[in-house]
Order: sequence, then C-alpha cells, then structure tokens
Amino acid sequence: MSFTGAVKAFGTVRAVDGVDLEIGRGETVALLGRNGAGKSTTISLLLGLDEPDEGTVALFGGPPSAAVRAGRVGAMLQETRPVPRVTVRELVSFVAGRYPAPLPVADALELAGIADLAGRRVDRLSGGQAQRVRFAMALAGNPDLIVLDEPTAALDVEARRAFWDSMRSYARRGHTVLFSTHYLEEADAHADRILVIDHGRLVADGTGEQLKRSVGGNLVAFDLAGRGTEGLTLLPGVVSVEVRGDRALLRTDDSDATVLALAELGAIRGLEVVPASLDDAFMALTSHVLETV
Ligand SMILES: Nc1ncnc2c1ncn2[C@@H]1O[C@H](COP(=O)(O)OP(=O)(O)OP(=O)(O)O)[C@@H](O)[C@H]1O
Repeated sequence: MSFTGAVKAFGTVRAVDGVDLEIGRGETVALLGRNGAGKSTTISLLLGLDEPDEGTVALFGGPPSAAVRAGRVGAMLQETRPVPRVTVRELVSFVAGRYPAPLPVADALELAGIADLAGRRVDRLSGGQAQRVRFAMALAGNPDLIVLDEPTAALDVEARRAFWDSMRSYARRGHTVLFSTHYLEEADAHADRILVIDHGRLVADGTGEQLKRSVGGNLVAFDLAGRGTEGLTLLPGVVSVEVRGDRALLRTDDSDATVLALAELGAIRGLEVVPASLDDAFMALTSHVLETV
C-alpha cells in the first residue's frame, strides 16, 4: 500500500497533512498517535472511505475501493452499530459470505477467541466481547490486509493479551496488519514497524528500538519552585522541555552538562536523572518544545 503526498482537510484542520508512506506485504505496522493525531483519517483514506484532497492512496496497486470490493481487506473500525437479534455466528457468517475465499466461520471465531460466544446475540454482549466479534468480522474474509482502529480500546488486560495472540497468529500466516493505538508499549510489543503520526504528519517510522535510539538520552526533572521556564531550552544538551505541575522535565542528550548548568542556576530542588523510556520517546516526538508556560 502507498500514500503519496496524501492530504485530507476538514475545514481548517489538516487531519492528514502530506503523508508519504509505503507498507509491504506481511508487515505488522502500528500507527501511533495521540487523540486527534490523524490515525482514523489515515485509515479512512486507506480503506477508500474518504478520498484525499491532494495526493494519492493506493492499495495492492490500485484504488482502495477496488481492493476492498475484491475482498482483499478486512477492517475493524471504532464505531460499528450492533445488529439486533442475530447471533455471533450468523453475523460472522454473513460477513464471510461477502468475500470470495473466506475462512471457515469456526476458524474465524476460534482465531478471535469467541468460539464459546457463537450462539449469543450480538446486541447482548459486553464491550470487550463485542470488540472481539468485530475482530472476527475483520478476519472472516481471510483478507490479505487487516486494518484495526484502536482494537484493544474496550478490552481488559486478559482480553488484550488474547487479542494480541490472535493478531500475531493471523500475521504469521503472511497477512499484512495495520493497527492504530495510543500506546507506544502496545506498538512496540506487537508491531514490526511503528509509524508515529502527529498533527497529520508522519514524525517517525521505524522499530521501537530505532525510535528509542533516535530520541533517547535522559530525562532531567526538577522542581520549578515557582521559577519560570525561560531559557531552559537553551541549556546545554536540552532537546525539549515539558512542564508537569510545578516540575520541569528536560529531555537531554548530555545529562551531565544539563545538570551542571542547572546547578549553576541553582535549579536543583528535587533533581532526578532517569533514562528516557519508550513513552518519553513518544512524548518527545509528539510534544512541542515549550519556551514559556
Ligand atoms: N468528519 C470530520 N469532520 C471534521 N473534523 C474531523 C472529522 N474527522 C476528523 N476530524 C478532525 O481531524 C483531526 C484528526 O482526527 P482523527 O480522527 O483522524 O484522529 P485520531 O488520531 O484517529 O484520534 P483518536 O485517537 O481520538 O481516534 C482531528 O482534529 C479531528 O477533530
């Protein structure tokens, strides 16, 4: 699949703002971003539910709508209205029947971990169960590509684990998987490749390790104790500055130099130096340097 200079705007909001992207067959890719970053809009373009205002989006070498019509794509989107009075098995069978070479329904239910719910009515399921039914619907056609928009949003820890196991088994069969998430840990644990999107732009593309390395370093935190944040971005080593309550968090690629400079300023109350975590890496990629508060 590819995006070439893709733009999608809603009024003045550029939800997708010039994205260039290639994803190969068999990759498991996470689309990572905060609320409103542009993940769902990217997915809509990919599925042909929306047209780009500029640029192009291609899926299996043609327009997304053609790939979807040919049954090559399965999707699990955030909002799907429950269909009353049908059972899980009926619903998944119905979806499978619209594809040229579907999985046996029992396999789709098994893969999604809901074999035991087959006879239950879909409008009487818990949020987590309904989520897994949507996953079974996405798998049902045995598509080459499966697209999952925040697939674990309604799941508890146990169900999440089961979900990722299922997703992995599906990916191991050689299928391409693209999922969106807010959680870097999830992306790192379950994707070969992470695309970080912020304000509609791709700000990083690589493995979890690569992301950590590219924005690594340390975090130096201290109590502001009422002082301002002016000039902190200019201190040696400092890459970005964030303020949480009365604490300043400086991301630095030279913590020794940063700490020495802070000491000279007398700004060492509650000083801490910790290695940047994956979450810090994500913050650094998607938060903007604060000059002042
Ligand atoms: N149909 C629409 N009309 C107007 N604005 C929209 C529409 N769809 C999305 N937007 C705006 O485009 C931006 C990107 O939204 P999008 O839903 O793609 O983000 P997201 O990363 O999926 O967020 P979330 O994690 O909250 O689902 C947001 O500012 C959103 O308000």
